[in-house]
Amino acid sequence: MSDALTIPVGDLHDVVVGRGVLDRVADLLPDGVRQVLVVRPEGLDRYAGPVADLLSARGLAVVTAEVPDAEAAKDVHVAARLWGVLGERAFTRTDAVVAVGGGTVTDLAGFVAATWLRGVPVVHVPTTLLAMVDAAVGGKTGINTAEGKNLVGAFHTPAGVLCDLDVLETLPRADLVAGLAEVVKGGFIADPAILDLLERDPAAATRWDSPALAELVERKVRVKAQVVAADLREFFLREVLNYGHTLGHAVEQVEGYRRRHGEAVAIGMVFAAELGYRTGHLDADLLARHRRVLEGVGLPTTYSGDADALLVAMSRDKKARGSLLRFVVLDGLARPVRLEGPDERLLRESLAALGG
Ligand SMILES: NC(=O)c1ccc[n+]([C@@H]2O[C@H](COP(=O)([O-])OP(=O)(O)OC[C@H]3O[C@@H](n4cnc5c(N)ncnc54)[C@H](O)[C@@H]3O)[C@@H](O)[C@H]2O)c1
Ligand SMILES: O=C(O)C(=O)C[C@@H](O)[C@H](O)[C@H](O)COP(=O)(O)O
Ligand SMILES: [Zn+2]
Repeated sequence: MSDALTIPVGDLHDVVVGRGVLDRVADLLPDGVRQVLVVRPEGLDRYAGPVADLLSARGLAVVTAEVPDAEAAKDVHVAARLWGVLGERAFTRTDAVVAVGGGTVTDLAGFVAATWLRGVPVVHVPTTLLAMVDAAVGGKTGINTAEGKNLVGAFHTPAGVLCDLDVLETLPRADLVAGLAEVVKGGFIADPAILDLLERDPAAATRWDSPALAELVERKVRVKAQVVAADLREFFLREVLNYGHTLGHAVEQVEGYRRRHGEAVAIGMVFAAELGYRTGHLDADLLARHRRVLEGVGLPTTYSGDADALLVAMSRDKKARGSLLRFVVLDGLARPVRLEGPDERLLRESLAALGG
């Protein structure tokens, strides 16, 4: 990828992907914005600092807010503090929020933008692989509650998303690998060429400056864009993007958010594959391919935890209807289908199959 690429998410918003493109940030803001709140995680000013300077240089009044790192950002008290900053500065509907960070920051800042005055513009500048290929795209925002992950949130389409692949140079390898889980998800649910690329050269996928990683980003963003454009509010198709997340979110919550989201989703995809296999949807080869692709890039595929606690956590999944749990499983490669109300025995067997 040499020049920046613009990938439309239907007519909802664009995703700009390139290298050295951070200086385009002001161009993504709607006309008429005068004040901007830049939201960044604690300890990571390397990108938010220049973004704030670029916006100031365009004559905008910029205030920067630091939020706790990682999942601790997705908390109502943190959101309330940001509402306070917007209130003190009298942000109006023609002012904007700019998130510069990983998926936790884009989820939080997107939620604050969705709720302030019932909606002000937000621009996402994702700085992790995971946020570039998934969290910043498509307008899902949210925070956690004591009862579970992402239980409070809103759909709020960003004004724009700017992915500068060069920022991945400083991303710890474990976070890059975690982001690959959402890329793998895109391969299994919609674009098998992603899996071929990962199998051919898994090492290239974990190098921030490789052409292979750039191609994977582009392919995964296109998968997400296509799904979101068809079903922004998750009435039907968008549920496929939740592949691996029913157990994944439960694992995150039960472990007190000590594990990266992508790692939990990797485990969740193996679980979904086990469920699919045991219900006759997918064959042993496709089940084995899940473990092979994920392990190939260094993602976890085994898990042993408290099955009772996981079942309770899964009962709060947003796809559940009443007491009926609903999962996304594969009916073959790139053929996601819904599995309604599998019985508890099957869930426990599939959990046990994760070994660990
Ligand atoms: N809204 C959605 O559609 C959606 C989709 C997928 C995931 N998510 C959410 O995204 C979150 C996970 O996001 P994540 O994996 O980006 O985690 P994260 O935001 O916690 O970032 C991971 C770590 O990387 C650090 N970091 C970020 N960019 C860096 C850089 N360029 N250099 C060095 N360090 C950097 C962060 O400070 C943090 O410590 C979860 O809360 C998940 O629920 C949301
Ligand atoms: O965009 C979506 O839709 C997704 O499900 C993408 C997931 O990767 C993401 O983790 C999302 O936040 C999960 O959504 P939730 O509705 O289960 O909270
Ligand atoms: Zn996810």
